[in-house]
Amino acid sequence: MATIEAFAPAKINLTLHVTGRREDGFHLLDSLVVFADLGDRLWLRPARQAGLSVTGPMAAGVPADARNLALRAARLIGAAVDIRLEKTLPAAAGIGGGSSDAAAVLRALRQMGHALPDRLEDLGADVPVCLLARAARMSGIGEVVEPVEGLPALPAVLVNPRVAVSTPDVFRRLERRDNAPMGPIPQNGDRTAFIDWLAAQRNDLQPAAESVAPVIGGVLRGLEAEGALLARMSGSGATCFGLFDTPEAARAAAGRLSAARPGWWVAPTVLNSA
Ligand SMILES: C[C@@](CO)(OP(=O)(O)O)[C@H](O)COP(=O)(O)OP(=O)(O)OC[C@H]1O[C@@H](n2ccc(N)nc2=O)[C@H](O)[C@@H]1O
Ligand SMILES: Nc1ncnc2c1ncn2[C@@H]1O[C@H](COP(=O)(O)OP(=O)(O)O)[C@@H](O)[C@H]1O
Repeated sequence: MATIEAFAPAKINLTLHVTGRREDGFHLLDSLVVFADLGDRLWLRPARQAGLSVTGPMAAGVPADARNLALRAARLIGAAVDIRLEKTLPAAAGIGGGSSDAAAVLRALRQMGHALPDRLEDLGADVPVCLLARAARMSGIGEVVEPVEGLPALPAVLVNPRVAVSTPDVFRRLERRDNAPMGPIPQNGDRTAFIDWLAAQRNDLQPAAESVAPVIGGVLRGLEAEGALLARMSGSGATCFGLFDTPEAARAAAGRLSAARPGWWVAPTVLNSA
């Protein structure tokens, strides 16, 4: 059988409300998740046993062994495939790189005729939403995923200051775990009204992540100084997104930010463009 190519888009939590904690320590979330038009690429081909190689500009430090979520996804299903993963998304960055890679493998394997198991969150709380890879409201600990229609496409700039942030560390540092859920999501496609609504929502992990990586505050201020209509952190950080009026405005701001901060990963994109 021929090689199958798969795309693993960056996941962005436009909002991330922490509404409680389960007895096992996992947190209850209420999050509006969208996907970017940039991400990792994977190629899968049948082999005698499951295997993985990792290449690309963001490959350094990403495990290529049984810890890698792409390989774990193939092994979970018992699929003998050789996977080539080209990393372009920074790891441990709050944009679900590993989860999106795992989900892309699952989608490719489904296309190859494999059945997927019911419980996917064992691979990671973000895997169910990444399997859908479309705008969705995510709740529970990540296992409840409801598609959301009628959101506008959002020109954006993603910025990661190249500081890895550990997700469990951030959850451990939370001061409050019983915050209010999101309000009703406006779904009439009006960008201005939607961004106004977003501004009234939160990422409850942001203060805890800033205590791990204070540079996040500088990233948010940098995006605002470049004209972002709204700047916020995604997931457990440290990647932040800034929303702009047009793709041209996003590209221009990204150019200025990367010139000013050559050490940062800066990427213009359109969120929710699918
Ligand atoms: C915070 C979020 C928001 O979308 O994104 P990222 O920052 O990872 O991108 C996710 O919930 C992360 O999902 P994922 O990265 O798959 O997390 P997992 O591997 O399942 O969990 C890593 C650790 O985070 C904590 N965790 C994760 C999810 C959750 N609902 N409650 C938690 O308390 C637990 O300590 C867990 O051991
Ligand atoms: N395919 C993968 N890509 C990136 N990191 C991975 C992958 N598989 C496992 N990991 C491990 O998962 C950790 C979290 O990475 P990632 O999923 O990118 O972050 P986040 O959960 O913040 O979105 C990394 O530090 C890395 O060791």
